[in-house]
Amino acid sequence: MEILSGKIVAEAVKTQITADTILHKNNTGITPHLAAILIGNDGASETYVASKIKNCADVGFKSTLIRFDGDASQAAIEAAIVQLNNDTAVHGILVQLPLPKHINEQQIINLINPLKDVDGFHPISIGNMVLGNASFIPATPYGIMLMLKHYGIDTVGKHAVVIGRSNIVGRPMSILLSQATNPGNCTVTLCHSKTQNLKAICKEADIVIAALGIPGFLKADMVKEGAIIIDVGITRVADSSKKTGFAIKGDVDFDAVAPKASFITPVPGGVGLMTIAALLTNTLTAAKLAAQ
Ligand SMILES: NC(=O)C1=CN([C@@H]2O[C@H](COP(=O)(O)OP(=O)(O)OC[C@H]3O[C@@H](n4cnc5c(N)ncnc54)[C@H](OP(=O)(O)O)[C@@H]3O)[C@@H](O)[C@H]2O)C=CC1
Ligand SMILES: Nc1nc(=O)c2c([nH]1)NC[C@@H]1CN(c3ccc(C(=O)N[C@@H](CCC(=O)O)C(=O)O)cc3)C=[N+]21
Repeated sequence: MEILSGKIVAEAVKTQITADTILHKNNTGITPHLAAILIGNDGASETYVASKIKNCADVGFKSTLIRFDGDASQAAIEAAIVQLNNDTAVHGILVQLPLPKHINEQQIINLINPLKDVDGFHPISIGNMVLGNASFIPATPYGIMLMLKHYGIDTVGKHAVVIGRSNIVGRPMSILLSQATNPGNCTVTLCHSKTQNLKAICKEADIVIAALGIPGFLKADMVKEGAIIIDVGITRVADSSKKTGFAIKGDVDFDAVAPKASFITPVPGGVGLMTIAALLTNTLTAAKLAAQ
């Protein structure tokens, strides 16, 4: 069993981005700049956005955090997006999800200039991704692809089972793995809460991507010997032994599944760090587009 380390791969990606950013600055005078919009004060979202901002600084990007109270209006958030769309010094715009219930999420995403859509959530980005055109790829599935590539994992012809069909993780993951790319060329099964015989389907998988948000869901008796296990889940679980009062748990029962796996990602230290590395990659791409 080999651990797929998000720490190692994200560091490698960040080292490359840092070098490319220096070149880009020298050649164009442009410093990549990510603007993040955070609405409300959900603890986990605060942590992720803080980490994104810190990672921007690590690689030499500028970043701006725009905060709104949890009761902010749709119009106020939309006005902020229009302003960022028009600001030529901003290359990437990210609206941290989930949004409060009274906000129409798709309407917000639709407003982002597709050339600045570093989350890859705009319908134009998703359409281009599905067609295999150049586009911004959603950061979590993109990060997983970067990780598979870094470790040289052969995915050709493999049966990949993706658990979870959300627009930000499961569905784009299933599309990327099905494409005629490397990594890719998988036979993909996309599962969700209505899937029948999930255990039997998972047992057939050469690659399992667990992205459902139920800690410890994937048990040892659900996986084939030698399978590749990618754990996307991030759930805060109360744990009085931790300073913070909680532990971060993945969707995989790691201790039981790891001995059967050929490769497995840990949580924390796996996919989450790759998500941020992929976001930085997309932001540099956006800055390069702006210089054209
Ligand atoms: N590491 C990272 O960078 C990231 C981690 N995450 C984490 O990944 C997890 C998933 O996130 P996200 O995709 O946004 O979650 P969503 O809640 O949007 O989607 C969950 C999906 O899992 C499916 N599902 C729920 N229960 C079951 C079940 N018992 N069996 C099979 N499928 C089930 C749902 O099915 P249905 O469609 O039928 O409801 C849905 O498609 C969360 O823990 C989240 O925190 C998310 C983004 C980034
Ligand atoms: N518009 C938008 N874009 C996103 O990309 C987005 C989002 N909204 N909403 C929420 C999810 C979640 N997400 C994570 C990012 C980093 C870690 C991460 O850094 N995890 C570390 C640390 C975990 C911790 O200690 O909390 C790890 O796994 O090691 C996790 C999860 C991005 N998301």
